[in-house]
Amino acid sequence: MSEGKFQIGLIQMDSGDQWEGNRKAAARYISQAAEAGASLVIFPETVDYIGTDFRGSAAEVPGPVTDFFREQAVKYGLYLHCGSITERVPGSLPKNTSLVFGPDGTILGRYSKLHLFDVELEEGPSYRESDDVTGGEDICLVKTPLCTMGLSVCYDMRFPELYRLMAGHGAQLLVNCANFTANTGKDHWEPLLRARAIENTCYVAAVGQCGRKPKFQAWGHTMLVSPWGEVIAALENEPGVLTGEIDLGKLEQVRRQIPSLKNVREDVYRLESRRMKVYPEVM
Ligand SMILES: NC(=O)CCC(=O)C(=O)O
Repeated sequence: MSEGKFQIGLIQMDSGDQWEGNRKAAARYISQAAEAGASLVIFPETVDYIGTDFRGSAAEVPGPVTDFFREQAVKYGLYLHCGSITERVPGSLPKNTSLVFGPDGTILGRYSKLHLFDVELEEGPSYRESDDVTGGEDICLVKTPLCTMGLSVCYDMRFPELYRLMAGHGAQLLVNCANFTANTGKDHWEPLLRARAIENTCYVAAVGQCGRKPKFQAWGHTMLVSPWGEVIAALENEPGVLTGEIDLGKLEQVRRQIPSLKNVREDVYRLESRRMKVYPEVM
């Protein structure tokens, strides 16, 4: 890895309702990503289970599922974002939670999806994620020696203020782990990702589920977007590994040309985060 540059591995999954099958696929793809030189690997939303009983399948976090990802991070000596897992919360609905592990297996950051997917499409099904899951409470930035990551999950992508706040607090790589629907994804996925990259002068790594899910067809199209808004690499709708380079020198070059993060008119308007966790947390 040369200064400010590293390889990222984005793992598109077709997760089903059996953890054992999902675990085996994940292990295979991590090994491929490591083989391709990835220093950071990212999985999609609800990587461990997609079925009809999210509440019943909710897992302890940390617990056996996250232990698997921790062990893989250590085995290959890389940074690993586990996508998201339906986290059991005693006495409440589960949360849709992401963990980031360091190469020594420590948990570097933790985020629970803020915006739940409660929508009704005129020409498609309606979704009520809030029947199964409760929303998180904090914005999450994770500082690593590779880069500073801003975490988000799927529908969060439609809330630009979240990303602007993360970029304003130092994010260089905006991560979105997703299980986007094909109905919306065909028109919205790429424009949203490119917009978040351009308006925040950040890399965007968006990692999707693909294939047929119980309620909808997933959109896939895992994508890495540059701070200029170019699609560096993308997958279609098959499971697999997408690799690409993150170059923080290029990010600085874009920010020198278009300093939109600095040109904000705070005398006229201001975005405020009520709850932001920056990891590592100061003890
Ligand atoms: N899992 C989700 O949050 C789906 C979001 C989605 O498909 C969208 O259109 O937004």
